[in-house]
Amino acid sequence: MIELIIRIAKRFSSRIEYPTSFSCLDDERRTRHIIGTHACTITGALIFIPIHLFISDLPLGALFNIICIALCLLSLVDLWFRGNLNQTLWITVLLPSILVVSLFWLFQGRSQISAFLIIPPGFAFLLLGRRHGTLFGLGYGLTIVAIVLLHLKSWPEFAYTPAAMINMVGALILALFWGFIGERIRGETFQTIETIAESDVLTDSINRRHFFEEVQRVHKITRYQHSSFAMMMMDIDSFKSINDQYGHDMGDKVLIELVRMLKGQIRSGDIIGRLGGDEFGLLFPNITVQEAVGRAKNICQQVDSYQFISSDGQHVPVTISIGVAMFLSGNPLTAEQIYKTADQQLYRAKQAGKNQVAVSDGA
Ligand SMILES: Nc1nc2c(ncn2[C@@H]2O[C@H](COP(=O)(O)OP(=O)(O)OP(=O)(O)O)[C@@H](O)[C@H]2O)c(=O)[nH]1
Repeated sequence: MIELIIRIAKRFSSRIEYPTSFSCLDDERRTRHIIGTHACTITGALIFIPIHLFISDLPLGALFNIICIALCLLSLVDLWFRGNLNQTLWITVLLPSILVVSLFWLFQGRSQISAFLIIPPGFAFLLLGRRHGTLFGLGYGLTIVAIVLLHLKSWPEFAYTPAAMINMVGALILALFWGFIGERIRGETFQTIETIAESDVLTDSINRRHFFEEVQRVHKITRYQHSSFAMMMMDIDSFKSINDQYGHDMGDKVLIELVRMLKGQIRSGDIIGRLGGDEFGLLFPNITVQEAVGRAKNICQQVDSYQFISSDGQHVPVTISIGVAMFLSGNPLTAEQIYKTADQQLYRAKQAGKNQVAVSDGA
């Protein structure tokens, strides 16, 4: 039955895949949100069972809450065993909708049960996205209009009973809850997209754009704290010949392993970014000139002695050159000038024969 409902709903909705905030999250987070949603729905239903029984005097309402709990549990069991997230999403939207509409059909406006009608479209837009949510909303809205038209003459008048007030407040709390969850999902999605936009896919370090944002940030903080920082530009020597001799895949492997090695050496707060090709930027906040030069030389030696092994077991010799620029307390240099200085020093290191460190005179 559930399968049939899902199939019908999918057929009537668009075939075009439309990304939503929710669909942009990874499966683990989506699963967490679905479980959280069901847990909250079950809690709400549990709270409303005694309300319907003892305050509203609507035993049928209590029964619907019990059915709602059972369906939520069924949906979670289904997710657990089959792991089909998309199907669970549709179930999460369709089952409460059927439940709420049935209640509305049975009670019409009694005890302001209709206040709960606002919940399913919230589910739909959040979990299914704008396109599917709109289509769902249209079908849902038409069903409600049809029910109202059918009962128009016998529609009960608004009664200010405690049950009506509780139902309205309950629906309002649920709507607020959905707003909160929706905002959280949007926030998480934004964070995910931001991480993707800021990282280098191959080496998993930050990319050029984000590295320069970090340079600006560190520069600003260092000036404020009257401290110092080092910026280094690092480039693999004759990387083209590594690619030519051992293949592009080996070149990629060198880039990946180099970053992994560097990440193992840097302190927390130090930053490494891939600026493009075989060029990397390193930022070392709160560091003296001697320390910076020592670390740059150390990195050069480490790379030189590291065993990069090709797929056929050959040792691939890799060396790097580093240009160092310092920002010292009271220094008038801008972030751009520091970057430029580090770049000039890198050029100097290359010109001087590669596999070495060059430091700016002002450092
Ligand atoms: N394998 C691999 N190669 C890349 C990637 N990006 C750029 N390259 C190659 O990196 C090489 C960079 O070479 P160059 O910057 O010209 O200089 P080089 O050979 O390193 O020589 P020097 O910088 O003078 O030491 C080029 O051959 C690019 O094709 C990548 O993501 N993977």
